[in-house]
Amino acid sequence: MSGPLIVLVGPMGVGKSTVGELLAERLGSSYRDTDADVVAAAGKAIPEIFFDEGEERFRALERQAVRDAIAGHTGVLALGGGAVLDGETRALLAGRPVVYLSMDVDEAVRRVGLNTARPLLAVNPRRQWRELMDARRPLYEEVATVTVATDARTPEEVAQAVLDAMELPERTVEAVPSGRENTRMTEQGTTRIQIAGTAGTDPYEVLVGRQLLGELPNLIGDRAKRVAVLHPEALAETGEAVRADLAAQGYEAIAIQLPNAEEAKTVEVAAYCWKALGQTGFTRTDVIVGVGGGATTDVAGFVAASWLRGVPWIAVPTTVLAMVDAAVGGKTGINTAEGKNLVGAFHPPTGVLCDLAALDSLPVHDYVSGMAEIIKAGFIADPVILDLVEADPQGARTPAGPHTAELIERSIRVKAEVVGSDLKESGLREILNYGHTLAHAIEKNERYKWRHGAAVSVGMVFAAELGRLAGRLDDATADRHRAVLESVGLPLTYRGDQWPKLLENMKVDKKSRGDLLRFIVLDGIGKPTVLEGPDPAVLLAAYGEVSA
Ligand SMILES: NC(=O)c1ccc[n+]([C@@H]2O[C@H](COP(=O)([O-])OP(=O)(O)OC[C@H]3O[C@@H](n4cnc5c(N)ncnc54)[C@H](O)[C@@H]3O)[C@@H](O)[C@H]2O)c1
Ligand SMILES: O=C(O)C(=O)C[C@@H](O)[C@H](O)[C@H](O)COP(=O)(O)O
Repeated sequence: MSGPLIVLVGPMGVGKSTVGELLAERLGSSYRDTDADVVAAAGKAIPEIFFDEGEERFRALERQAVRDAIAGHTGVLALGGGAVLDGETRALLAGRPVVYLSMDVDEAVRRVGLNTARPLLAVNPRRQWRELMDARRPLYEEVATVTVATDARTPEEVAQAVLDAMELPERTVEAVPSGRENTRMTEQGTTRIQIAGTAGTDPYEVLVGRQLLGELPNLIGDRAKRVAVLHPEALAETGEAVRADLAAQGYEAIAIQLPNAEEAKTVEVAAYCWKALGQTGFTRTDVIVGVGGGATTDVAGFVAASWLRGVPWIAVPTTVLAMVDAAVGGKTGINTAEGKNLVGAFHPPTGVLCDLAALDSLPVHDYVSGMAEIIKAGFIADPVILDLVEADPQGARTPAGPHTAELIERSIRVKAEVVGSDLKESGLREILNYGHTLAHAIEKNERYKWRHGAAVSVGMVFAAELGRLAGRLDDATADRHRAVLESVGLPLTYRGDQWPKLLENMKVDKKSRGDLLRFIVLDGIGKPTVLEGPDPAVLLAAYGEVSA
């Protein structure tokens, strides 16, 4: 019987996609995910399908996706966590090599966090996890030919256990040839993270690996005649190399050099770019490539969003911060005299290439700045990130650290889940702003000479204190903020005499509504929530805790 080599079932967060991709790699086959098929068929993210059309409709789409994949896919197939709830879907799995990846409730809470981005776990997650597991375990066992426990195992160990249980031989896979002489790319070791299309935008992928620039022409495509490579002064050589490479591929390629860091995020710099595009005759099928840190990708995306009311763009982030945050999710923008990121647009890229080799030249303070956003992802959604940083804080300060790729990938996955269901920040996306209300006020106060991550670090300690004083966050978690941020060398305090100015600056924060200040605080790790209009005395007291 032809069909998938292996079908993976199990609860959300058990690691079906990570393990599935590893298995596909080891078996020399391809990986497919019915959730991605459903998203592609419906043209919207799964939480949106649930919200707009209900679970029944979602299950029908999923059933069809499983039917199609079983008929046409010969590699590794992963099903959504709830697929087995549907009797017809279970029947489709009869006689197939189905592996149930299991985990216990504590492991589920630890891995998924109490993550509000998961559509089924929005309220009282621990209890819901238990109920959900109890209800689904017999169904997983009904369809499975083998069960592989994932608790306390790495994805590699789980993949090996699956291969052993299924008695499937591993095959060595050659790197996929790029077909282009001056580019090299390797599929092995590259992680592809899907960002769902939402609000009428297309889905796209974030690739994390090495030697990824060979992917650029594929992403740019044949319709583009011209390409503009925007890069900061610090990456003049890289920018020129990318431009020359694209010119050698037949594109009319120009490089536009931007100032380093925050100095690039001005209307004057944007106008300079518009002028260059105009003089090059840039049309709607042409493509912008932003190569650099978050400041560069913010400007590149904004220029792409505003030129001809929107042209495609690709992000090639070269800092940790840009890889895990700025380049993903389509928030683009510039600063004005009144504040940070006050002008911009939601304009997702068509692809993001995170080449880890770029991090080798990053100064340590810029590397550490990016750790603030990684730690943010840990507090709002993925506690494993915090465990990894705490296990080796020195390693977390350098690209050579043992967990670099995992920390980056985990953080991107957090962002992917959020922006894949709420691109335009109508609700859930606000959680990514944890620590940013005060951070942006500090950055403006410092005329953008403070690094973004440093300001976010102080902002998160402030938000933790605010949560604690508002009676929402326990002492241990609030204290953990200080410990983990300090352990990697991030600051915890800011000038005590600046509160009136900071308060003024915070009024134009994008989460404010009228005169109401709104902050993201935590009810616990992985439990972000909104605190509206806190008492000014509580705000001041929280600031007292971060005042130097
Ligand atoms: N759009 C979003 O969702 C989002 C998210 C987070 C942060 N941001 C924005 O990102 C910006 C911060 O980004 P950042 O921390 O990447 O800083 P950055 O872009 O200012 O880069 C820091 C410095 O490193 C240089 N640089 C970049 N890559 C390098 C490399 N590989 N080697 C050597 N030098 C390199 C830059 O030229 C710059 O001088 C802020 O403006 C922040 O507001 C945006
Ligand atoms: O992607 C988001 O949404 C974020 O809030 C991510 C933040 O880390 C980032 O700094 C973002 O640029 C802040 O956005 P803003 O809307 O507060 O300017």
